Amino acid sequence: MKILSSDQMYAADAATLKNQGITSLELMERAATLCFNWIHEKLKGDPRRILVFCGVGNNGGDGLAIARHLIQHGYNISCYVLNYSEKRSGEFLENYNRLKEMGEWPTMINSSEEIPEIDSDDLIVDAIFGIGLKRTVSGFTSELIKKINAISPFSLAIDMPSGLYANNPNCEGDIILEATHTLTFQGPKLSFLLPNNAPFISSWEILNIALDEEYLQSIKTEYNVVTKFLICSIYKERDQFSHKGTFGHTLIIGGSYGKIGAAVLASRAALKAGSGLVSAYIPKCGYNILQASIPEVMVEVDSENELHHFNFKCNPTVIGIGPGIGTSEKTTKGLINFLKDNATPMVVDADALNIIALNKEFLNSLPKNSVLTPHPREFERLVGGWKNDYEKLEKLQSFSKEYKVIVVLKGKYSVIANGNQLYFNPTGNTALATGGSGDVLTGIITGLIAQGYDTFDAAIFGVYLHGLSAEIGMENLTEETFIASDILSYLSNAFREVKN
Ligand SMILES: NC(=O)C1=CN([C@@H]2O[C@H](COP(=O)(O)OP(=O)(O)OC[C@H]3O[C@@H](n4cnc5c(N)ncnc54)[C@H](OP(=O)(O)O)[C@@H]3O)[C@@H](O)[C@H]2O)[C@@H](O)CC1
Ligand SMILES: [K+]
Repeated sequence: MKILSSDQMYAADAATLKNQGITSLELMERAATLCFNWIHEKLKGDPRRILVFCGVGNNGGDGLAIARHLIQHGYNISCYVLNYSEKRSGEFLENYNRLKEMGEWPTMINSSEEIPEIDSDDLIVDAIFGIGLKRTVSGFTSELIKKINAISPFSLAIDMPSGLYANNPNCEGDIILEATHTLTFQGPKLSFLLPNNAPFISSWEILNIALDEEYLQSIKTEYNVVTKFLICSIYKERDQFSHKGTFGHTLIIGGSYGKIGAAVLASRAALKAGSGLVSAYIPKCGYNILQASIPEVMVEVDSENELHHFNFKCNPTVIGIGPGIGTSEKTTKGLINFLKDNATPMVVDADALNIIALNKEFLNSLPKNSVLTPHPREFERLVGGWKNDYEKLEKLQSFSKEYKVIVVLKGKYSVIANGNQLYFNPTGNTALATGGSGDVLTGIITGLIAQGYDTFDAAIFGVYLHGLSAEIGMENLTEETFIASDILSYLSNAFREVKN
């Protein structure tokens, strides 16, 4: 699913009016009705107080239309207009008049003194600003938002939490509604997916206002959200005449004394993701552990108790490298020598990334289309810092482009970038914030590449499956008790969900 900027949303709205032969007011009514239905389905006539706060643009117009539906269904509502500007949009005025005709005059707020009492049991509908926000919110409007944040009632933001920009960085200290939930039209805005905005957008869902599909298809954007539809198009049915040789040979290079488990997890993950064969190249001290833990994996050992020689004999399709290798001097030297000669595509994780970050000249030695899977701290070591999340995304794209690699930047919404397109993954939960979860991801992506998935597809698919396994795991476990090997216990369920 494409992530549209506010300008692209306006253009899609305009194309929809033209192609569907409807008015802007009708489109607003469509949007507002969906919001009302959502509220009505949850509240089922609940007599609690609902305070609808409206701006004077089209977001405010939505708010007035929602208020009208709520009144018509007997809800206990008070509707307010934040009179921050003389200007009013046409659709705002139309909806204002409709309320007036019903004898329900919204209350104007012209100063901080006119802000009403708010109770923590109230339901707040925030229709102050949507995608039309252009500057920092100030004056009594910011006072109202501060008050709502302080009292913390359930606040339902319409399209956007007021004060948040759709696709531009906010300034430090900007007053933004900390919305409990956001109903957003057509698709998520870029700002929803960025970690710095987490306090304002803890949960959101899309209301499909049926914008013109053909026009949406034609829009070009580099930002996307991974959908099940995309994943189903990536998934490859297995040919029934295939054999283990058809599904490639993964080599996992990992482990050090005390961290052989990382190599175990990554190797098992590559197998469970469907790699035909899996070998592990590990330090000598890990031999018995690995052999005993996973009989299906072939093991080659370095003659030392830390990885140094990288002189494995097998001929893998793809290498997953880094889990648990440590950053000792010997391993650093060995890895760098290995990088100079290696032409096999790789998935590079953990300490392999940290070693490369200290020896950046070897970034150019990575085989084209290798996958790097840093968490934000590891990525920072590779590219230096960033001013804000938007600059981080730019750095992600330019880094991917410069070194011709795919980067999976891990987080709540892991981002998969290839320098051209960038995908946010929606699956997963905090159960994945556990030791070894990254090793499993490395193994899954490597195993998918081994069996013939395109590398960018494998990175997207791997991240999706990894997150989905954790979600499915919550049917039996909790986010606390779930551990990295549980990801593999639920991987079959995740595959099954994609296949169905
Ligand atoms: N058919 C459609 O188009 C549909 C649209 N839809 C809805 O429309 C929303 C977009 O509406 P919108 O474009 O009117 O923008 P909106 O967010 O209401 O704000 C604009 C007003 O705010 C003002 N303003 C801005 N910043 C300010 C500040 N800091 N402090 C003070 N004022 C500030 C700005 O004034 P100006 O900058 O021009 O002076 C203007 O008056 C969208 O999010 C969705 O909810 C849906 O119904 C689906 C159909
Ligand atoms: K809003």
